[in-house]
Amino acid sequence: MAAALEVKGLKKSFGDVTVLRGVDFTLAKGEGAVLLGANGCGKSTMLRCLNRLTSFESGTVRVHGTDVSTLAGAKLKIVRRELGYVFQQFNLIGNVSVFQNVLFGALGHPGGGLINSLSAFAPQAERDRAMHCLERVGLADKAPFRAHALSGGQQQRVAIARMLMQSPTIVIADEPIASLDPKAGREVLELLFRIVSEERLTVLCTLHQLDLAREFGPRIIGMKDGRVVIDAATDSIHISELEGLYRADGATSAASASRHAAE
Ligand SMILES: Nc1ncnc2c1ncn2[C@@H]1O[C@H](COP(=O)(O)OP(=O)(O)OP(=O)(O)O)[C@@H](O)[C@H]1O
Repeated sequence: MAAALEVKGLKKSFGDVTVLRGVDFTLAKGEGAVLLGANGCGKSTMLRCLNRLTSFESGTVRVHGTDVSTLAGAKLKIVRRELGYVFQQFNLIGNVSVFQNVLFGALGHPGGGLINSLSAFAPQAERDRAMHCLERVGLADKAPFRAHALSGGQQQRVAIARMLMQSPTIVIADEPIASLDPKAGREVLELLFRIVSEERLTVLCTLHQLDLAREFGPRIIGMKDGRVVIDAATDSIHISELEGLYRADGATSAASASRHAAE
């Protein structure tokens, strides 16, 4: 069976600045990993390459076996549906209802164009699905509220509900708790990892907190200077190896360099 996500030799530059220098990793269906790395090492750029939000120069990204690098139009749209993103900034529309924000998650669905994603016109089945997604994140009672009336933690939960509305098979969470206080952040992570586990989704989640990464990620992928330098089961990685990701000395620790979960 094809991996959910397979990234090989991914390279990306912005002008003269090379950001990704050959990123390699694979995630099996239903597998979860936390992605770590210092500011600017290329995590967000890499995550945006996965569904071609950002183009890349060379390498391959396969989503359930389909190489996204050459796709365009309807075929790219189909693959994009498989990847549900959650960002640090919740990207909700603040002055419309929570319910409407979740319905917008169906925009990329077959038959889910703009009109069918508006609460006044959406088919009952889609409306029911949106309420179900809100129930999954414990916010059904907030459906009629404007999104900006909610706390940061609640807004991120709405963003998770919107992502679920898309029915993705792979969840990409890019620093989903970076804007939240520690308590709200932990609650959001617990919710996110519980849902991906219950729905048997594949998840790749960037974090900056090593303790949370070790607690939530069964596997850790560590990037440094545009490459994957750690890729192993969390239990097998010493904290000093993770700390090495954030040292500017170029050292990741000899023990961790190029370790791979599959080895
Ligand atoms: N659109 C862009 N144009 C030019 N340079 C960019 C662009 N996007 C990212 N970069 C540069 O690419 C590098 C990697 O950025 P990226 O956001 O991928 O890092 P990151 O590991 O996600 O960092 P952080 O942890 O701070 O989010 C940085 O030097 C950044 O300035």
